[in-house]
Amino acid sequence: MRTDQKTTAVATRGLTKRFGNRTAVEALDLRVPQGALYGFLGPNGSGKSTTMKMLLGLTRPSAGEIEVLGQRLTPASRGDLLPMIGSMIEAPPGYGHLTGWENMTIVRDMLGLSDSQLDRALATVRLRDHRDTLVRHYSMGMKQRLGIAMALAREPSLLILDEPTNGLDPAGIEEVRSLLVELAQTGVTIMVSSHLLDEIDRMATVLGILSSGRLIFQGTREELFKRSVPDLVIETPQPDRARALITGAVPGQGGVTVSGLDKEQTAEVVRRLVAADIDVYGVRRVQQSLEDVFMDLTGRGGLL
Ligand SMILES: Nc1ncnc2c1ncn2[C@@H]1O[C@H](COP(=O)(O)OP(=O)(O)OP(=O)(O)O)[C@@H](O)[C@H]1O
Repeated sequence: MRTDQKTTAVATRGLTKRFGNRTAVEALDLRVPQGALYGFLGPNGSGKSTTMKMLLGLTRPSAGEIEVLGQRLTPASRGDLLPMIGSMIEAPPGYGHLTGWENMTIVRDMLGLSDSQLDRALATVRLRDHRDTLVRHYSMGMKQRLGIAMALAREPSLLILDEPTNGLDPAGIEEVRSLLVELAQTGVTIMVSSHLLDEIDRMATVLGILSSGRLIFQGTREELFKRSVPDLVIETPQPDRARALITGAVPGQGGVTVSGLDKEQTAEVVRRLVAADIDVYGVRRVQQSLEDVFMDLTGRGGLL
């Protein structure tokens, strides 16, 4: 595998991780374009953390290749690559008995950074005013932001964040979201995971969806939306009789709803209802939401 560093920040081929005889991640071909805000989605346990750990060299793949920032990730190259990658995996890393600033100095000393780099990172996550507060007095959102600042201080080319909005209230989620959008605009490639589509889909430029360890979709939000099947809504005062005549119809929206019908099938359904003397007040199509598409994909767990 040889990808262009200018266009691809992370690429994997056949990336696989087995724990004993259980396969947690199977044959992933990820492509995270340079400068992308890549939303890595999947239900709990689908393998997001395991994948991110492999990208950071924290867990060894059972099979497959990883290329990060144009270099093959190996135990030997990891030392060169890590200073260019900021990450936050699982819980935010700060020590509660230290202040925000003291936590930042740990990263400074480990990576040989300057105080001004720490200060800039704290300013970016809007924690400068709280730098001297003990982290145990921070809110969950502040802890997450400190974790992001610790990842940012090195001015990374690539930021890998595992569920940075976990445990946050809607305002906290919005804050992290706008922070990531701002960062992406400065040219940092960001890979961010979530199990909730609506936390991520609007900000992400590319989405990768995992289900049971497999990548079942990778592409833009628009491409994902193309997978949606419009529902047909039939308004009728006799939904029970209508359901008996239409396979797959469910009650709702002032009548019944049925999905996946093409034009001819729709015409046939309407003919059948009229022939059975069922009143039809209206027939319309409703686009499936992106959330529905996501649930369909991950719920079914099948490959596209
Ligand atoms: N060290 C390990 N040993 C054995 N099994 C593991 C280990 N780490 C992860 N797994 C299993 O691998 C699968 C994927 O886990 P992973 O944590 O990567 O999923 P996830 O998508 O990040 O979910 P979550 O959001 O819940 O962390 C799970 O079934 C998990 O139980």
